[in-house]
Amino acid sequence: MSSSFSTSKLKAMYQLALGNAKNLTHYVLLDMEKKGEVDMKDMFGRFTMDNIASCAFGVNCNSFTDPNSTFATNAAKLFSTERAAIMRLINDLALPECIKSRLPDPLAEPSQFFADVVTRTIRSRDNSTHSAPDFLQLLMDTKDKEGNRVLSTSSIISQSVLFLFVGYDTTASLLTFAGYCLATHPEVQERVQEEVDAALSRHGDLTYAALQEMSYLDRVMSETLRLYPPATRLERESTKEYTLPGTDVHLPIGTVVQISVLSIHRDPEYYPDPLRFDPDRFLPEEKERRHPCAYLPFGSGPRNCLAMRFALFEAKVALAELMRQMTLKPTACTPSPPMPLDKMAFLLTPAGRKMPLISVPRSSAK
Ligand code: HEM
Repeated sequence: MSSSFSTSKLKAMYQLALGNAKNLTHYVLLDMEKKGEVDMKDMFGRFTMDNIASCAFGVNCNSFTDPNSTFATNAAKLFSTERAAIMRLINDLALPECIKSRLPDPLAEPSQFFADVVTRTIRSRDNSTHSAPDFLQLLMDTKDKEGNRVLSTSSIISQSVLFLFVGYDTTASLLTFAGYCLATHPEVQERVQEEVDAALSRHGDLTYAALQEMSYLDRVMSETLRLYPPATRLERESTKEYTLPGTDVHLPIGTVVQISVLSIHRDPEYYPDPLRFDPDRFLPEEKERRHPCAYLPFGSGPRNCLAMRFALFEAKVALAELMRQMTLKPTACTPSPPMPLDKMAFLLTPAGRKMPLISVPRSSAK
């Protein structure tokens, strides 16, 4: 599966992501005109939903024009449910019908919706020569030596739903906090805009190659993920007896260990003055000085985030396109950094669950 996120696959998805980023910019400016401020959490949520819909399901979701589209409504039903139930849903989708039909399924409606979307798309693509640059196609094109499809339709459905579940809120959270950090650090935002403008002058447009040159924007995203990691903790289970070095803390087999990513990321031992937003902490020489496990937004080891490259890529497209067209500013009510957090949310969420900001069109927009 990790090959689904290779450079060539990301390049193929570039136009999908760029189209969704252009929509985002258009609707942010429109909302600003209407309301005098924009809830960027909502806007980034719509962008991420559209992008997952097009990249994972081959569906045009249009959540900017139609927030109540059937795709968005069914996705909302999934997200309003307990995490454990969702994980069960993903497993259930791969189970044979005779077992599945005996299980009570509170998520029958959304699960059937996504199963239908994927099944219909597979069928229509099977009956045509049309090939799309999305995950669904990649899953369909995974073949054995004899040229037979490796994944069954139910496996493809469960993979697509998994991508939606783990890829939507996380990327939207990164973008929301990045928007906040840019708005509250005008000197950083200006530097990003200069970098975007310079890349545009060299490449003529926001191409995949232009995006690759934006190293400062990379650092801004890394620093955002340090201060505001969407997944604030990781879990592991010990598979052998272990005593924590230098302590008498003994972990028997089967112990569930929780790792607080947020605490590590805000530990002054690794990041002096930890609440200060400073993208240059991620200059190559600074990164080299730190322990690799001092930075864990995408986890670590063999079970780390499968789609890290895709997540950073889509977030970068969205931010570069926004910075090309506008400047973000705090409203009178935007809290000073660091952003207060919602203590009840499963993934890192701003207190109040909104991120109202002001967007000012750039007179120099290229
Ligand atoms: C900024 C956005 C994202 C963040 C911060 C993030 C973070 C994470 C984290 C912390 C894990 C657990 C890693 C571990 O336990 O070591 C994970 C797993 C995973 N993520 Fe992401 N993720 C993001 C976006 C995405 C997207 C967009 C997708 C799919 C399109 C995705 C697919 C997955 C999958 C499939 C796993 C499970 C891997 C496994 O269990 O082997 N993630 N992610």
